[in-house]
Amino acid sequence: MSQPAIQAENLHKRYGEVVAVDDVSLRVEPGEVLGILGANGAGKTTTVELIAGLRAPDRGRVRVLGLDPRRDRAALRQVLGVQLQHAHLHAALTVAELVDLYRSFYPHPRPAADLLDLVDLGKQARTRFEKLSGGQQQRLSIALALVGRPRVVILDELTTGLDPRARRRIWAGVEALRDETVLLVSHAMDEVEHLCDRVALIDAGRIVALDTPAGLVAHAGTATLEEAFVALTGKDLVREDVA
Ligand SMILES: Nc1ncnc2c1ncn2[C@@H]1O[C@H](COP(=O)(O)OP(=O)(O)OP(=O)(O)O)[C@@H](O)[C@H]1O
Repeated sequence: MSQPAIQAENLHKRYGEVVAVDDVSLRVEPGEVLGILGANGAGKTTTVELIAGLRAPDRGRVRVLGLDPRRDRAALRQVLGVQLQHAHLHAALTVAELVDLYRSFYPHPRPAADLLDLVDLGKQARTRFEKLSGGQQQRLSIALALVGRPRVVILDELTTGLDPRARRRIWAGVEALRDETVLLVSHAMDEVEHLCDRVALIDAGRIVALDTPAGLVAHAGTATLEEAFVALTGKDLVREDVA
C-alpha cells in the first residue's frame, strides 16, 4: 500500500475537563478529499490542529506524508497548506502585499494573479486586510493556504458565511486541486456531498462513522446524508450555511 497522505492514530486531546478529541484514528490517501463533519464543539478544529501540528496531542500519533508535524515543522511547512477558521494576518498590509509575503516563503509559489482569481479578490489587491469584509478575509486565507502548491491542504470551514457565488467559486477551486490531498472541515452537508470522496462524522470527539457519502446513507438506511448524520450521531442537524 502507498504511503498515506495523512495518518492519525488514536489521537486524544483534552482541555481541562473537556475531552475534545477522543481516540481519533483516520487515514487519508493521496489525492483524496476527506470531509470532517460534526456539530459545534464536536472536536473538528482540534482534530485538524493536531494533524497540522498546531497543537500537541495528549496521546496518539500523526504523520503527514510521513512527517511528524511537531518534529519536522520546517519540512512540513513546504508540503502542507492550512486555512484555519480565524486567520490572524497583518491588518495594515494589503491583499497583494500579503500574497507576496506568503509567496516569498516558498521556492515555487503559485502566481499571485491565479490565487487572487481563484478567490475572486483581484479587485481588492490594493485593499488593506483590515478593510476586507469577513468573507473576503476568509477567501484570502484560502488563497494563502494554497500559495506554496501544498501537497496536502487543510481547510477549516471553507465556505461558512460566504455568499452562493463565492461558495461555488471556492468549490470549483477545490475541485481543481486534482493531485492534492484535502482535509475539509465543514458544517455544510451540501459542501461535503459535493466535494468529498469520504466523510468522517465526528461527535463528542469521536469518529462515529467514516465512509463515502453514499456509503453513510446506505449504512444509516436513510434517504439523505443529512438524515444519516442525525441517525448516526443522534444530533440535530448542524448549522447550515446561510448565504
Ligand atoms: N483552547 C481551548 N480551551 C478549552 N477548550 C477548548 C479549546 N478549544 C476547544 N475547546 C473545547 O473543545 C471542544 C471541541 O472544540 P473544537 O473547536 O475542536 O470543536 P469543533 O467541532 O471545531 O467546533 P466548531 O464547529 O464550533 O468550531 C469544545 O467543547 C470546545 O469548547
